[in-house]
Amino acid sequence: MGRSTIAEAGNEAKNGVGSARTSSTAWLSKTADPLVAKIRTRVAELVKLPMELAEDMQVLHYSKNQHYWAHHDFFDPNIYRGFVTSPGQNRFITVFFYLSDVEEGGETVFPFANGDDRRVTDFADCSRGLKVKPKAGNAIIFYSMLAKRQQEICPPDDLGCNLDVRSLHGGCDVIKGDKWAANYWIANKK
Ligand SMILES: O=C(O)CCC(=O)C(=O)O
Ligand SMILES: [Fe+2]
Repeated sequence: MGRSTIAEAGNEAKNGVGSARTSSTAWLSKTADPLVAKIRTRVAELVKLPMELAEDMQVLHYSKNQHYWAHHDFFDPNIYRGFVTSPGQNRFITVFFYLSDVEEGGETVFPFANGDDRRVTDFADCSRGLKVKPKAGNAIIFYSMLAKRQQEICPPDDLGCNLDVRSLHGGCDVIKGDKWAANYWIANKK
């Protein structure tokens, strides 16, 4: 596994290492193992989108004190221009698998869930919103973009208008034990 990366701002698609995300990553392509191919079929049925829109499966490991502070899975086209391949294209759905239980900490937090509309100023804050406790075998799915009807009212020159800023989420510090997880990031279009 290698250090997990985060997008760097700018016109070119570049990834970097930062203290906001301290886990390790391994990428599993669809030919990595017959099991991956099976999982891809199940995920395609779940999200009702072809897996050609998905990035490779990312396996994640967090040990004690490791985290991924609150972020969006979409790329704000005004900041991460190089990561957006066509107008209106972005990461749409995240399917997140918990591969282990975690003794303490390691929850996935959604600060704006449960109707909490207060501004988020501290991206390391894991005390508000909805917290999902890791449980081996469970999966969650969440959307980073708005529903189609809301997207259609976006002016063509506003490339960020179809994004759901309330999809903000993070992986809280692991306090005790290890966290193993995996994800698929699936785009709305090519
Ligand atoms: O580790 C977590 O609980 C969240 C990870 C995450 O934000 C992601 O995979 O996009
Ligand atoms: Fe994320």
